[in-house]
Amino acid sequence: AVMGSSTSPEGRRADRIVLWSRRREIADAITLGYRNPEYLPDIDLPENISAVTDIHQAVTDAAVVVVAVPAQHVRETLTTVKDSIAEDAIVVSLVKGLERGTGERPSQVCASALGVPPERFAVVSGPNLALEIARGEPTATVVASESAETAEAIAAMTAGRTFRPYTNTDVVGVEIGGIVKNVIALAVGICDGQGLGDNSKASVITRGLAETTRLAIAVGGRPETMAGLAGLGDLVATCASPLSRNRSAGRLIGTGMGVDEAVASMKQTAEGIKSVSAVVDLARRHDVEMPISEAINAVVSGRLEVATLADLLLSRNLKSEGHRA
Ligand SMILES: NC(=O)C1=CN([C@@H]2O[C@H](COP(=O)(O)OP(=O)(O)OC[C@H]3O[C@@H](n4cnc5c(N)ncnc54)[C@H](O)[C@@H]3O)[C@@H](O)[C@H]2O)C=CC1
Ligand SMILES: O=C(CO)COP(=O)(O)O
Repeated sequence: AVMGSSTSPEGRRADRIVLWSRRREIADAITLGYRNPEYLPDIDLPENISAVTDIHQAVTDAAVVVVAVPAQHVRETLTTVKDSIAEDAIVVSLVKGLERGTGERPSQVCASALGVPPERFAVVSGPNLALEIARGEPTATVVASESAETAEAIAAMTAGRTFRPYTNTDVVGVEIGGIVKNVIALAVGICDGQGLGDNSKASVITRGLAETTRLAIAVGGRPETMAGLAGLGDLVATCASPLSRNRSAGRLIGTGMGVDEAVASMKQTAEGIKSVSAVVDLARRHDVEMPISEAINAVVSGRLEVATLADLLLSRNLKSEGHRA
């Protein structure tokens, strides 16, 4: 969804949240019954939430606009709505994918599609499986903005008994963590699908974090961000959780299902499948070695059999664990 949110008189919490839904029946169920029968059938939504099918109506007068559409559709979605967003609105991205063709991160797509300056942009990312949050299970997250003030405002607005945001100014690192962990979760899912055990999965997770960190540093992120919630935290949650679409898609592929069939069997987006080619393009442009992402890209594009994945990764030249190039 793209959602607009106006703030309360004291300016801290959202007093009204308006979701954009493309389907009328879902918008009505949310507004009239506080339920999303399609995605969160068992969750009572708060009564300050409503949904509309007109995206302009959702964002007009919103103090904060939250972008949560799949990465490949952010540009077209925001371009249509650009003129309805207030000049001083803060734009928040929850998107964990890289745009194919341009290689742009969601922050860059938001900047070019909306002309939003960095001080009015924030990204929220971390170990944040949507269903667990909706169930009120405790989690922490990262709110990153180049403006510490903007990050603090969004953190204050979203903090609650079960949701603990930490602020950060490393937008690049936070975005790269969220993007690449989906690719690594596909790899872990493939291991699972092939019946491999926890040593294999822990090795993929750890070396996955190493290649994520190399890419983050190369494009201007900070290594310590990768050890935090938006790096290691999200990677662990996604690779461990049966709720993860990326891990689930990997698992299907690992059991021999074709990639297209795996995608078709899921009603939600597995961003890793959509983004992996853009991730390896970006890495190559910056001379960053990302063997796991390269292998997953080869699987997704049909150039590599999943059964040969483990051999391929383990037969590479031996190197020191600290290797960064
Ligand atoms: N679901 C989760 O647990 C989390 C998801 N995210 C990220 O949030 C983003 C959205 O993810 P989800 O909501 O889970 O995915 P989703 O696949 O459910 O898509 C979100 C919404 O976008 C709509 N959509 C699909 N194609 C569209 C198009 N062409 N134009 C406009 N809208 C379109 C869908 O109808 C859906 O309502 C992704 O980048 C994901 O990585 C981040 C944190 C947690
Ligand atoms: O980003 C997520 C958890 O932080 C959701 O992961 P999936 O997209 O794999 O479901």
